[in-house]
Amino acid sequence: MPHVLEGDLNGAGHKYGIVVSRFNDFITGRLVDGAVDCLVRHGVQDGDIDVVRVPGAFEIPMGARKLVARNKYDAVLCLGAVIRGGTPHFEFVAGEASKGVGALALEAAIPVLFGVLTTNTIEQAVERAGVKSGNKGWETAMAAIEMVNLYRQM
Ligand SMILES: Nc1c(NC[C@H](O)[C@H](O)[C@H](O)CO)[nH]c(=O)[nH]c1=O
Ligand SMILES: CC(=O)[C@@H](O)COP(=O)(O)O
Repeated sequence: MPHVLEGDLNGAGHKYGIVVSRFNDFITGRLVDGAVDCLVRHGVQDGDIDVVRVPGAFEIPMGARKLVARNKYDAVLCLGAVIRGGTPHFEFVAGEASKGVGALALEAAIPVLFGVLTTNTIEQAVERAGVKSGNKGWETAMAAIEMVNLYRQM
C-alpha cells in the first residue's frame, strides 16, 4: 500500500489572508462571502481572517505578495472576477492575474490559492458566485484549508 499524504479539512487554529478585487464587486463580494462562510464552517475563527481589497484583478498579485510578506497567515486566497468585454483587454488582465498568483505561489512558503473567475459573460460569473455552478470563493477556501494541512505534513 503506498504511503499517501493529503491534508484534512479542519481549519481550527488557521489564519487566512484574502485579497479580493473590487472590479465587478457585485460578483467578488459574493466570492468573499463564500470563502469566509467556508472557512468559519470548517473551524477558522472570524478574527483570524483578514480581507484586503484591491482595485482590479491586475493588482491581486501585488496585494497577495504584501499579505504573504506579513508572515502571519497560514495561506493567502486570491479572489476576483475578470469578465470578457469587447476588446482583448480580458486576455491581458486575466493572464497577468493568473501568472502573478502562480509565480507567487511557487515562491511563497505558504499556499497561495487562485480563485479568480475568468468568464466570457456576466451570467457565467453569476453562476459561479453562489448560484447553480457553486461558489468559487468557497471552493478556493476548501483548497486552502487542505493545502495548509498538507504543508504541515511535508
Ligand atoms: N476589466 C476588468 C478589470 N480591469 C481592471 C484591471 O484589473 C486593473 O485594475 C486596471 O487595468 C488598472 O491596473 N479588472 C477586473 O478585476 N475584472 C475585469 O473584468
Ligand atoms: C476584462 C476587461 O478588462 C474588460 O472588462 C474590459 O472591457 P472592454 O474590453 O470592453 O474594454
